[in-house]
Amino acid sequence: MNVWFVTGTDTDAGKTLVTSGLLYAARQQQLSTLGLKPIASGSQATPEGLRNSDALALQHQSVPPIHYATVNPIAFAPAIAPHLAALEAGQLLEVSAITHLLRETLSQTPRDFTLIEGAGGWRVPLNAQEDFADLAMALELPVILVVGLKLGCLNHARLTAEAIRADGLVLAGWAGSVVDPAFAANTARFEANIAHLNAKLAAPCLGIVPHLDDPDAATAAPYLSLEPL
Ligand SMILES: Nc1ncnc2c1ncn2[C@@H]1O[C@H](COP(=O)(O)OP(=O)(O)OP(=O)(O)O)[C@@H](O)[C@H]1O
Ligand SMILES: C[C@H](N)[C@H](N)CCCCCC(=O)O
Ligand SMILES: [Mg+2]
Repeated sequence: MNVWFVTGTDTDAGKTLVTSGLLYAARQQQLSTLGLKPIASGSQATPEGLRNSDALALQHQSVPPIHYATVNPIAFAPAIAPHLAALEAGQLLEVSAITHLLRETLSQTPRDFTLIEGAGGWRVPLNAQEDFADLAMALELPVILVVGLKLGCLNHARLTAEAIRADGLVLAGWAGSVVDPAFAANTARFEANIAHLNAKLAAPCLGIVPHLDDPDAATAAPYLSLEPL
């Protein structure tokens, strides 16, 4: 297996930072890479069409290069829940159609290391019946959980890990990203929180990204490792 689904404890948990950092680390090992953001809300209009910053970051870490539309086939302008953005655009997001699209991409673009980033967290809806979780389940992908390290993350991380396993998928690993520097200000407390996550998530830790002044794939990569996957 060389494809993983990346979810998070929430929106703004650091999924894109960790995903692009892992892809960067893979590239440093001379692996071919692919980062996909199949559904993106929060996109800017450009002469080429809608562009989403997560998808652009993942496209940038995909080597050999790949077309934007392959990385992000479904884009909406408003930065809102994707099922509502779809509704406003007169579209219906369906797991079966998205699964078909992704299977095609994965078979036509085989890479050593592929990451598919969701949007928000595990139970973010795609439509009234289906969630991003259903997409990961349909594709039978192992899951990487990105924990946005801030007060409240222990509960969010444990609930998400429980949900992933209850849905029958493998939690292949987790990574932390210090989204709130105050959470890491006291080293002993921070380490106790990380120890709790390690104990309770019971999956390998791919790394802890500290709060970075200039967060991007290159600055996050040194804190991340693909090896446990
Ligand atoms: N370790 C960190 N240090 C500094 N800034 C961070 C860190 N982790 C995340 N951020 C910043 O927090 C914001 C949210 O991170 P990111 O875009 O990776 O979240 P996400 O989980 O991908 O959200 P979405 O659900 O919108 O895809 C970004 O501006 C990012 O640069
Ligand atoms: C626009 C934002 N950055 C994300 N792409 C979408 C987050 C959806 C969250 C939905 C929810 O859980 O309430
Ligand atoms: Mg993101």
